Order: sequence, then C-alpha cells, then structure tokens
Amino acid sequence: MSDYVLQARDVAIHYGGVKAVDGVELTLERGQIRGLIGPNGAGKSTVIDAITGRRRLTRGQVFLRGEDVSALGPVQRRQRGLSRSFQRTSVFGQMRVRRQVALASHCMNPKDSEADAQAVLEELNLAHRADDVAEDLGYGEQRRLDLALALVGRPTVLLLDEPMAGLSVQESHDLARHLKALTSRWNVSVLLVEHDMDVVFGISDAVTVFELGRVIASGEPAEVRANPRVREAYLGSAA
Ligand SMILES: Nc1ncnc2c1ncn2[C@@H]1O[C@H](COP(=O)(O)OP(=O)(O)OP(=O)(O)O)[C@@H](O)[C@H]1O
Repeated sequence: MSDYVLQARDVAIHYGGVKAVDGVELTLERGQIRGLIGPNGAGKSTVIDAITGRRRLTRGQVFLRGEDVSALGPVQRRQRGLSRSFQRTSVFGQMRVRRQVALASHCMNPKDSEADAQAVLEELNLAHRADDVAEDLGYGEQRRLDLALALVGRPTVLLLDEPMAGLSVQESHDLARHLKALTSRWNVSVLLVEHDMDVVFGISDAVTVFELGRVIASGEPAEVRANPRVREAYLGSAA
C-alpha cells in the first residue's frame, strides 16, 4: 500500500480522436501542494475532472488513500474526502455566508455542521462576514467563500482549478498564504492548477508540467524550473 493520499495511474481521457489526456501519472503526499502547469489546452482541467469523477476515464485508475475510486461518481469521491473548487466562483449570491457554508457542511456531516462551518469561516478569515449575503462580499472574499465550500467536512485532498483567476496581486498573495497554512493546520493535500507562476513556484512542494495531454516534467519546483524542455515548451524567457 502506498503512502500517497492521491494517485493517478496511466490516466487517459479521449474525446473521439482527441487525446485530451493520455498516460498521466500523478501522486500527492499528505500535506503536499502539487502545482499543475502547462499551456492552454494542455489537459490540466481534464485531469482534475478525471480525478473527481466528472469525466469517465478512457483508461487508467485513480486511488484515494490507497482505495481504487475509479468506478465511483463525484459525490461518492467527495464523501471519501476528495473535494474541488471550480474556475468560476460557485457561491449563491442572495444567501448569507454562514448559511451556505453550514448547508454545504450539512451534506457532509449533518451532526456537526454549525461547528464545522464556523471553523472553516475562521480559518479563511470570513467569520466577520458570516451574516452578510455573499453578493455583498468583495471578489477576493467570494473566492475564499468558494474555498470554504470546498473545505467543509475536512477533505483529505483539495483540487483547485485556477483559484487566483481575477484576483489582484495582494488578494492572490493572501489566498496563497491561506492555502499554505491549510496544508499544515488541516493536513489537507492540494492539487493546484494555476497560471500565476509566482504563486505556483512560491507555494508548491512539487510541480507537474503538461503539454498536449501528457506530463513532460515533474519534480521539485527548482528542478522543474531548470528543466530545458519546460523552459522551451512553456516558461520561455520568463523562467
Ligand atoms: N468536451 C470536450 N470535447 C472535446 N475536446 C475537449 C473537451 N474538453 C476538452 N477538450 C480538449 O481537451 C484538451 C485539454 O483541455 P483542458 O481544458 O483540459 O486544458 P487545460 O490545460 O485545462 O487548458 P486551460 O489552461 O485553457 O484551462 C483541449 O485540446 C480541449 O480542446
């Protein structure tokens, strides 16, 4: 049995003749942040969809804490501790912040949803906005609320698809700090798809690079940044 909280083995998703993802190997250790980077259309979101069960695998397997979850749907995987947030914020504008976090928590853990919601709101510095309706929050706070909804029920693994999109430099910095703190305080492991290279290389313990649906490099951030193929394919002169 492996020590990985998450493992993707030889994962492929094909749309007819389009090999959106092919032969992908990916691991995540407890408390680790792994950044997934690559050009537009490289297959990052498709890999996230494959892991959450939103897309059916053409080939391969997904393991969560050693259990093969490949045949399970998204809700069953969420119940087992695999959570995600989306590229677009998924909050309900008219509902109060505490209410929607508690409702999300109730689906995971009906006995203790109020306490769970309060802990999540405090962790993400949203407790002072708990009685406001979501649409009155600033954009950065709304993204944190989106993260809060993904964090209820204390997931083991968090999959984040471009959580920094649309945020200011300061808001990105704050969210990155929250993410880093979460991994140690809540023992959450994070798979992070993100185009902001400063964030990815700043907070990731490991980075995987995609190109045309395949992994072209994987390792510690400094090692990946120095990889000639990565520099040529993606980072260019900015590396
Ligand atoms: N439903 C679909 N049907 C056919 N092709 C698809 C479908 N969804 C994605 N693709 C193709 O799969 C490939 C991978 O797309 P994907 O969205 O996973 O890339 P990405 O790396 O997440 O890109 P971005 O950074 O722009 O979000 C692309 O060539 C895309 O056109």
